[in-house]
Amino acid sequence: MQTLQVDLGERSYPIYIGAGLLDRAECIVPHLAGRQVAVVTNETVAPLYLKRLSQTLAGHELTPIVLPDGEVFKHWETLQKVFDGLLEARHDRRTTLIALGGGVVGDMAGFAAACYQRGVDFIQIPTTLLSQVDSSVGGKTGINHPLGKNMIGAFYQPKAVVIDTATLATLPERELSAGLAEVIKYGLICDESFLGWLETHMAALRALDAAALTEAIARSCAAKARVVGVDERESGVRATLNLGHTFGHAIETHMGYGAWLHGEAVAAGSVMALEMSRRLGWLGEAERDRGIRLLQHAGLPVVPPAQMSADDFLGHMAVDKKVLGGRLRLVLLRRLGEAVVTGDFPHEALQATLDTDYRTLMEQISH
Ligand SMILES: NC(=O)c1ccc[n+]([C@@H]2O[C@H](COP(=O)([O-])OP(=O)(O)OC[C@H]3O[C@@H](n4cnc5c(N)ncnc54)[C@H](O)[C@@H]3O)[C@@H](O)[C@H]2O)c1
Ligand SMILES: O=C(O)C(=O)C[C@@H](O)[C@H](O)[C@H](O)COP(=O)(O)O
Ligand SMILES: [Zn+2]
Repeated sequence: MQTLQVDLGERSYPIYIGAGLLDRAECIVPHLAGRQVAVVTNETVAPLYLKRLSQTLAGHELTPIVLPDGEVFKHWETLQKVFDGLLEARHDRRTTLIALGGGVVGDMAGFAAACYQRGVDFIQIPTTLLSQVDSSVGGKTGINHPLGKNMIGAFYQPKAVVIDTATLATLPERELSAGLAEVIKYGLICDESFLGWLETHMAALRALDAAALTEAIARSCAAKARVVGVDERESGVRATLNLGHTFGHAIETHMGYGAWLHGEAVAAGSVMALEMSRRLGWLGEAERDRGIRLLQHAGLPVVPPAQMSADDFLGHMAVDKKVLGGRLRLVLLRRLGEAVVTGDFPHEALQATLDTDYRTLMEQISH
């Protein structure tokens, strides 16, 4: 088992990474506030892993709260089911919520923990690659609004993140690829050497090679912990973790939550950010294409949805959380491995990025 740390003063917490941690009481029990525990999970993950977690927590008063599965359920009514479950089982302020599942469960359980009786403890046990490398760390919690992704939420840190890498054995291939989009993101924004490592280990990662997955998860969590440790509430550098997300969130919202997986939308959005960075003269064609090829090798979509016009994108992007005083800010790449957050670009560069024929671009790249 490896242990990393998110350093946030009195809100610091460990990230445990290893195979079989669901069975390791010593990673979970010391972080419980009391005897009451509510496990928030969903109808897909519960049959796979809830029994094992319950055995690990034997002796505790445990309430399972099983939510419907899917991004389309990341909203108020599902959150209400969490509060119903907590109140019906008389959970008090010393209860601990455990999020057992992917990023949807983690974001909602974390937000519920931030709100229930004005705040109770919570622990993240992420079971998708995406949630193990990104969403379980850093304390962004919340739900979607029909007009915008993650628009209602809170910064609320967990007490611990327990990553059982063995849970990835049951993850569908499409979901594994979605997680790789966020892994590649760290290479693009802050670690060019990680990009090189990913290029040589992509096949191993997709074949679920345990050593490769553990290294990718640990490097990703370390990168995220570093950024969150210096900018918990996204007043600066944390926004670089949003590479590809302004375009990607527009895709998710426009297409209907769940039609494109979050990681898939981030992949296509990252291609758009790579292209815009090239248009601004910050990346050369070869660097742009290197990023695109890596996303392709991860099994991700690299062409935005054909039915979305430039105006569709602009409409959704206008409500992005990085908009300040009506000015859109984007995460772009100065070079591979170095991101900037900037609103200082000519509108024509954005317009041309949105007007680009990505299908034709991919044909050119593959020849
Ligand atoms: N808070 C953050 O910092 C942050 C960061 C990135 C993404 N997110 C959010 O995370 C969400 C995406 O998370 P996700 O990609 O984990 O999607 P998800 O939570 O929808 O999980 C993907 C699918 O895999 C299933 N699943 C989970 N674990 C499994 C396992 N071990 N075996 C088999 N099936 C399993 C789920 O039931 C679901 O059907 C989005 O809502 C996104 O906005 C949040
Ligand atoms: O932790 C962060 O900060 C991120 O931006 C990580 C993203 O991968 C994640 O999708 C996050 O939920 C996006 O946040 P938002 O504030 O743009 O909704
Ligand atoms: Zn994301």
